[in-house]
Amino acid sequence: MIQISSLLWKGSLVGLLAVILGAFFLWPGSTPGIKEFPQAEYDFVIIGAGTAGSVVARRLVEGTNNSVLIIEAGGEPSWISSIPLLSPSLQMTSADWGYKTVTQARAMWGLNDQQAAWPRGKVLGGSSSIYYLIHTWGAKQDFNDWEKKKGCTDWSFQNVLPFFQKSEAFTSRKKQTGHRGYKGPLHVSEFDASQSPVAKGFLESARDAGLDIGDLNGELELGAMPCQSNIHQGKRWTGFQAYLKPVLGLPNLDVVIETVATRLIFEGKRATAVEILKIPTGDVQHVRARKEIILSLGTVGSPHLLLLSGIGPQKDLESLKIPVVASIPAVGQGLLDQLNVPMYFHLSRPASITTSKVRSLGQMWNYFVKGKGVLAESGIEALLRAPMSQSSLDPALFLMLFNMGSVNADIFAKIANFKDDAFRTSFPDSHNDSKEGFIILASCLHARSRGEIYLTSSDPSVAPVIDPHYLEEDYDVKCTIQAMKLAARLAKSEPLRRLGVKLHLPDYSECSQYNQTMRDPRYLECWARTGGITGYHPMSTCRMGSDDNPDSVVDSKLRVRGVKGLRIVDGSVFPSQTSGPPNAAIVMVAERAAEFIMEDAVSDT
Ligand SMILES: Cc1cc2nc3c(=O)[nH]c(=O)nc-3n(C[C@H](O)[C@H](O)[C@H](O)COP(=O)(O)OP(=O)(O)OC[C@H]3O[C@@H](n4cnc5c(N)ncnc54)[C@H](O)[C@@H]3O)c2cc1C
Repeated sequence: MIQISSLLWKGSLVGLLAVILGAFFLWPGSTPGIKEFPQAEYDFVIIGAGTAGSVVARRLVEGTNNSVLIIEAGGEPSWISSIPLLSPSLQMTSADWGYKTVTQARAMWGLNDQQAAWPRGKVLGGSSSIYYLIHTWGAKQDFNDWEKKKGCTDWSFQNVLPFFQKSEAFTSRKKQTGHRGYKGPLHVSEFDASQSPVAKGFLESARDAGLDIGDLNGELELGAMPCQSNIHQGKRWTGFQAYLKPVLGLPNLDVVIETVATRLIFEGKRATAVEILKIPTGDVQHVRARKEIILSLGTVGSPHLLLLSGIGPQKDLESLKIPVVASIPAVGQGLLDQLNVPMYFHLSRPASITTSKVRSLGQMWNYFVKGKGVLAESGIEALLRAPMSQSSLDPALFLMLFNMGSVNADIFAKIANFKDDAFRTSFPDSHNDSKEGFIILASCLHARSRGEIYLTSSDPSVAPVIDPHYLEEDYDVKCTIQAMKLAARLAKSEPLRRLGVKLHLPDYSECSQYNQTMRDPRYLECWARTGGITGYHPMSTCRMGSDDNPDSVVDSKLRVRGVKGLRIVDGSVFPSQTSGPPNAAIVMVAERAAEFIMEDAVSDT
């Protein structure tokens, strides 16, 4: 909260007014349907009320006789979390697990101890309650690869399309083309690029570079578009808001919060119950599932609980004296994350969001009274997906335009774990609240470096080790540099140049031996290794795959191999990365999974 006040209303009367108005307009009130303690038994027990868990819970309870319990470690979202522009201030609060990676040898050189801060939502809505709201399906080719290359039966784009459509309510600024969903629970709005000279310039520069401008969700594989976000009437629209909140209070759904699942209990090979710990009281209880247990704890939480419960690499489990239920070497392995390189651009024209504009009375009024203005947007205004070379059709490079230069050092340095000097040279105008500028986040969509998550203790309160192995594969370095060069090229083209755009080349002490120029590949590599931070999109630690694939943890219906009554539904099951931030695709996976669960429940009776 201290950080938020320093961002917005440091000692100003405007701040006081905003808080009063905010509390009045946004305070959600007490939430019905949240129980102190669960019953002893349900048909289905879902662990994790994040993006995926919220979807599955809604689909399993609405219009059915199923009794369902959903267990969440975190609490209720704060009112401040509904303000889109304030997303970064939610990290390192009680709504964040606050993980850190282990020291990275080949990356994160600009971060303290070369360790990346790794936020994950610990709150109803999970990571969708703290995320940056970007809504991207991924490319069609991603899902066709899931089916053809990864052996995931019936996961081609044609198979998944109806579930994307079912999930979303897209409000387009242009004529609706029909390939999107318009009646689902998840609101998607499109940024109005005509209101932002920088976004307009970015899109025009992309067009000048030969890219199409259109809809990257289901229409274009490559190209650029104004950002689409899960924002509705100026507020964050999370998995919780969209899916779980509307069914709270139904008699067949119980929700418990501030409760962690510490172990799964098996009878033979069947998962029958969950051991839970109520955090505030320390009470331990077992809850039985008559039909199925669904793990939706996310990319860190799901492998963590499997390992604690005896499902994972046999040797590792034995070394921690955890009784082995099923030996599955791939649990926790194959971790993928996108690495973002923030590139700062000076602007000589007043065309960006600045901290002083955000704090102005006009913006406060605009937001708290009308639900509009810069606070009602995430700041990410446009996205671009491009191939590695002109002869390729594969999405490889990804750029996100964050139209804010004067990022608050108190927040941004801390949430990424930046060293002071590296932060100062990455974001040179962070001390100046009214300085115009913007950031392009450059990344490689399909990084090949694979990381891992593993245990050092059988004690559930000890966080697992997270080692993403960033930039260990040469391809990732080459691809990231290509993305950085593309961003620099766009900034030089006329539509952005006329706004007085100038790329800032950071002066990292780690890179002092190289020529500080976009033409020196060694400098660019060093920049990526020093200034790069997590893309916040970890996945694939419990991958889906064909029965003969030793790298898979779940089958094509997301059932955990080697046991019964247990399914995983969250970002950990992605067999490979999707071409963009993954939240919308996780919602799609969960919509599909809910159908699998219902079908299997019927065929079991
Ligand atoms: C800062 C940030 C920005 C991001 N920006 C974007 C973006 O703009 N667009 C996008 O598409 N994606 C974005 N992402 C990624 C996206 O939010 C996640 O990929 C997605 O929400 C993951 O969904 P999930 O269901 O797999 O897991 P989560 O949503 O993380 O849900 C897991 C839930 O399980 C709970 N849990 C974990 N362990 C236990 C336990 N033992 N007992 C009980 N409960 C437990 C957690 O508290 C959490 O609520 C961002 C992520 C972060 C952190």
